[in-house]
Amino acid sequence: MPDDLTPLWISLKTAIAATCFAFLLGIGVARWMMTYRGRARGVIDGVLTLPLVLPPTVVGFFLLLLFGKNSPVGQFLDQLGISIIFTWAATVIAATIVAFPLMYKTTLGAFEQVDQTLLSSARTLGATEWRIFWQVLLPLAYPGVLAGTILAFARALGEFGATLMVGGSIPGVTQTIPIAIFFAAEAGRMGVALAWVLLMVAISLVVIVGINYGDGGRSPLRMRPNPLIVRWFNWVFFGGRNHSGTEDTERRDTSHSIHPFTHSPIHPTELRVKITKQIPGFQLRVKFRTDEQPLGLLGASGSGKSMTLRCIAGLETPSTGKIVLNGRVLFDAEKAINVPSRDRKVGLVFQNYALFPHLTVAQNIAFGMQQIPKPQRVPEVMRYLAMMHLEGLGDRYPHQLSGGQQQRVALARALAIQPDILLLDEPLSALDAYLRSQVERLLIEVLEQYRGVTLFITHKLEEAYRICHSLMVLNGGEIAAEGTREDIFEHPPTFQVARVTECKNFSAAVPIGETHVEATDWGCKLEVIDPVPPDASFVGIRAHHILFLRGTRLSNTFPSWLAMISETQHRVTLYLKLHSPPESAQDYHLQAEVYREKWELMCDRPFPWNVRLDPVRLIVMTR
Ligand SMILES: Nc1ncnc2c1ncn2[C@@H]1O[C@H](COP(=O)(O)OP(=O)(O)OP(=O)(O)O)[C@@H](O)[C@H]1O
Repeated sequence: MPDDLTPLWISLKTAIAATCFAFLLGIGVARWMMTYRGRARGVIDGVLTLPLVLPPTVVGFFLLLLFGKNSPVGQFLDQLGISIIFTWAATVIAATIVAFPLMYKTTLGAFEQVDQTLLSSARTLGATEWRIFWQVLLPLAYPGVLAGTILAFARALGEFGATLMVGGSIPGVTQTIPIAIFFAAEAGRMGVALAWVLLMVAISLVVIVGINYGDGGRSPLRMRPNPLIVRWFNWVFFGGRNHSGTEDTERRDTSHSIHPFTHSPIHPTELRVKITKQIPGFQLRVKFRTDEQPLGLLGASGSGKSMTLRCIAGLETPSTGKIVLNGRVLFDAEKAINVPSRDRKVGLVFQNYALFPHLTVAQNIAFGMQQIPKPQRVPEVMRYLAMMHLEGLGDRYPHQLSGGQQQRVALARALAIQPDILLLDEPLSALDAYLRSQVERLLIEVLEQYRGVTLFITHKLEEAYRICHSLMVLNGGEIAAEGTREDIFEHPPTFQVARVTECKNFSAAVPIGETHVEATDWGCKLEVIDPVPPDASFVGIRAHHILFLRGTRLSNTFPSWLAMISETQHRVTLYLKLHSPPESAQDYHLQAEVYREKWELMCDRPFPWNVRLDPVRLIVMTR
């Protein structure tokens, strides 16, 4: 057995001190590196990680050069009466430097694993970066941070080479266990060396078991909430009051369940946007204004819908232009105005809900209620729970809710900041058909009461049609069409707009008269109702507008044969070939949609069937 136990004490206090320094430095630097995207990122990361791969003696040599008596730093410290080399401080510095990369790398990895949408969401809910760090980033990354801390501690405890070079082996001062093992073995005291080795193995085992039991590596999304953390967040959000939404449910006055949203009466409700945003491979260029009526944004994937919303929310900075909301300039490139997200009063609802997984439903809703005194937040949260029909779910965590409930919480949380504008980014798309129609009805109800601007992104025309009075179609980052929903639906100006608005039948077209075109893909001449523009290049018709007639007297009536059918519960899609029988199932010109009842009446009729492309229904488009 060793007769002197000071190496144990020195090792422990060195490792603890080094872990503390590595912890603070590692977290701080990782947070900075998380957002730093400069060119030097790779170099900086390499330098910060270097002590992990360098032999410890190399690190020790650099420290000797840095703190040695002949170095500028050493001479400066000498003048202050401070000596580093061969002191306990030197062992701590050496241990900190070798432990730091483990802390930094593990923490950076944990930070980068946190869903960026959650951080964006916190920004739009009015949180400062400091608050986001403490209340969102750190709690979500804590298993990784904890693992980094334990690894850093283990590395500091086992440090040998660098410590020996700058701290030496001074018994009772700088001699740590690894150094004691080396010198005991060198002196042939194998029993003493073995005792230290066993002690190191025991401590290391405790550390490894600590990682396994300390939630290291477990997802914070599904972990069992620690009661202390739950109480801490309740205190942070509510001053410790009950907010579950269970007891007050009975007493709730349902007549006030929808909040009468209001905003400043001085300015009319209006959003004016004229911006460009240039990113590699894509340019957004939009100019539009909208008011209290919900505006639906449609467009193919990658057309710039979300980018437009993110620019309005302040999560992206436009390259040029101006955004004015209710008379308040949110962004003006010329005047260098760029109101931070947290001050824009923007309620942003994401497709994936972006609920904070470590906070309860009530805490999620209260997250943006910073302007409300803590005691008043409880009744406010209750009101939003009731408004969204979420009574009794206040204490649940997001993963304990159905998709529809989660989306209602997301909506409640966005509304709870009393936003001047609601930005809904495909809020219903992750829900199944039943939940979607439930949430959609609730959304329509809420939007009828809401007095701010609403932008609603969706890929479903029918959804946009039910929720929004006006539509805007984006194509390749530019506005391809805007107007009332009826106008966009009935007169899509371009092929792209018609396609986005779910028109399925197109043919290349050549104008052949004031009200006639030749549909070259369909092999026929067509009469249309409106004057044909000279640059018309497509003609189209919606699938449910195709008519089946007994006679051929009316214009635009052609013989057709059935190539194949595709059935749903209520409707049947007929794939039709014009003028001659099809050669294969894929040989067709048109898709016509009919109700099942009609299909059952017509399916036995002999071919050819007479289809009519009603001039009133034909859409003539430019490219
Ligand atoms: N952070 C980013 N970095 C680089 N390119 C991006 C970034 N975000 C979006 N883009 C690009 O910008 C374009 C517009 O993206 P945006 O997300 O606005 O499309 P969208 O119309 O919302 O599509 P979807 O319907 O699929 O969500 C796309 O080409 C996309 O690849």
